[in-house]
Amino acid sequence: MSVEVAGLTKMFGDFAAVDHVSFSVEKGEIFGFLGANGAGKTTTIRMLCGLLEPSEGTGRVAGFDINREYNKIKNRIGYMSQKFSLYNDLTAWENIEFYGGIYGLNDKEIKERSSELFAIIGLEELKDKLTSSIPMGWKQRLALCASLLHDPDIIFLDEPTSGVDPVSRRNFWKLIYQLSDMGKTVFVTTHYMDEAEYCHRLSIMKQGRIIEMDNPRSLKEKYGVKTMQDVFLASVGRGEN
Ligand SMILES: Nc1ncnc2c1ncn2[C@@H]1O[C@H](COP(=O)(O)OP(=O)(O)OP(=O)(O)O)[C@@H](O)[C@H]1O
Repeated sequence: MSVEVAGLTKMFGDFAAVDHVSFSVEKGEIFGFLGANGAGKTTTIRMLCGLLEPSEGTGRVAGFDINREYNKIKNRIGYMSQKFSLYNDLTAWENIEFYGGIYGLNDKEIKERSSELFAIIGLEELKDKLTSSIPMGWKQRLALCASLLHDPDIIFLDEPTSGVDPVSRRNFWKLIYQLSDMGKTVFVTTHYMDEAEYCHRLSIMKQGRIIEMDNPRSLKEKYGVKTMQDVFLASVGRGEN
């Protein structure tokens, strides 16, 4: 298992942002993490990445204990959020050098690793372009590349495709499949329900709890609907009208 948590909880004062959540994700799996705004997805991801201390619960990420070995987890995971932080006044290559340095890679390692990644992600021609001049869809690929430099086992993608056109989103998903084929575990949140269909397995969160977890086909069968959009509306909207 890449990720395994039991009873994971985060309290902010009296408010349970994440309320006794349990799940596991296998190596190489593309696991979609869905939920309405404020359901607790980002808070869960921050605990899994070792960035936020759980109030309660146990778990392991990339083999390390989330309560005791969170510093080791950080070296084995990649994280890319919708607000990815690339420096616009650096070139694509300078951003890669910068992030490689943050991950503790030396110059030789950055060159080797980035040329592998550029070949997969297709960034070679944009290397010397100023990041501010690169189209949004390619910036996202560059951010993905930066988050993969240290060859992590698990990659957390928090709404990675928000704000890009459908073609760029589809191409980004091709990359996600490639990563999964390479044995990387992909943990992804999205508000696009067409993207939810691409995940191997999904969980749906509501008010801090996981209310559904299965593969897209089984979830659609369970609700007797044809799309994940309808599953989402039926499950998250249940009891609210
Ligand atoms: N540091 C904090 N202090 C207090 N409340 C917080 C804090 N961080 C998050 N919350 C609250 O916890 C709840 C869950 O937030 P979270 O960001 O995890 O949701 P989300 O599912 O990621 O939402 P979105 O889809 O909008 O990103 C929200 O009600 C949010 O306001």
